[in-house]
Amino acid sequence: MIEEHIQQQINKGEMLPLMEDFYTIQGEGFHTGKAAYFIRIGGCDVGCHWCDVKESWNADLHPPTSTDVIVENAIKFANTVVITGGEPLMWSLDYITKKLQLNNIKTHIETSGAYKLTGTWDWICLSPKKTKLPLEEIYLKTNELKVIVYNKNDFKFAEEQAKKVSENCELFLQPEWSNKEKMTPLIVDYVMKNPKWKISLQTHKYINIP
Ligand SMILES: C[S@@+](CC[C@H](N)C(=O)[O-])C[C@H]1O[C@@H](n2cnc3c(N)ncnc32)[C@H](O)[C@@H]1O
Ligand SMILES: Nc1nc2[nH]cc(C(=O)O)c2c(=O)[nH]1
Ligand code: SF4
Ligand SMILES: [Mg+2]
Repeated sequence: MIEEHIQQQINKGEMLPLMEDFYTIQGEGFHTGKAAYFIRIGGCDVGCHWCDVKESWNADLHPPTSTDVIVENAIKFANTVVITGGEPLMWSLDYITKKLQLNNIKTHIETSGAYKLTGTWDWICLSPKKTKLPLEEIYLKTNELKVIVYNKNDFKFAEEQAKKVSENCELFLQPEWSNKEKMTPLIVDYVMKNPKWKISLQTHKYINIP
């Protein structure tokens, strides 16, 4: 059982169950190639069977950590911070994003959108999941829609999701890593026929960086 005073700080976003934080290069999507500090917060119940960070799912395994300390570390490295998880929107992100922006850091999020949107964001990457769809409120605030393609049905899902975002939202199809040999050629073909989409590769995995 988490002590009452710690739970209160978690509720305010002054503590977060940190899994890991690291300085690397954004490997995916619109900002691919940009140096960024990643903050990975534990906890997710969306249940993607191909998730590449299943170790993040159980929040109890990731110790509540002072948000001030997380921010102090982050600002030493980069002018862009990516908050990811786990599902980061399971936690209150107003406090951490405000603090980062006061330090002139750009705030980016990677999210499934399945929980209420908190935080003030310079960039929202929405990666919707069929098992727990995004809440309606996030679609029009999304800067980048990144749909994971595991099988052919995901192209149809991608088009349905694209109808919900704004006109200037960037659209990406990203092959699921374990099935990429099969799906990447189909994505290439799809993007050439439907050029409003771009392909996103998990480039960090090809160059063996975190
Ligand atoms: C691990 S998730 C964490 C953030 C949030 N829970 C989400 O799903 O957007 C970060 C990104 O990795 C993607 N992802 C996870 N596992 C993947 C895999 N096996 N292949 C390709 N992309 C994957 C997710 O769809 C998401 O865009
Ligand atoms: N380099 C790198 N880029 C990423 N973009 C999104 C990631 C994530 O797991 O959210 C990720 C990640 O884990 N590493
Ligand atoms: S929503 Fe994100 S963290 Fe959660 S299971 Fe799916 S890919 Fe993994
Ligand atoms: Mg990742």
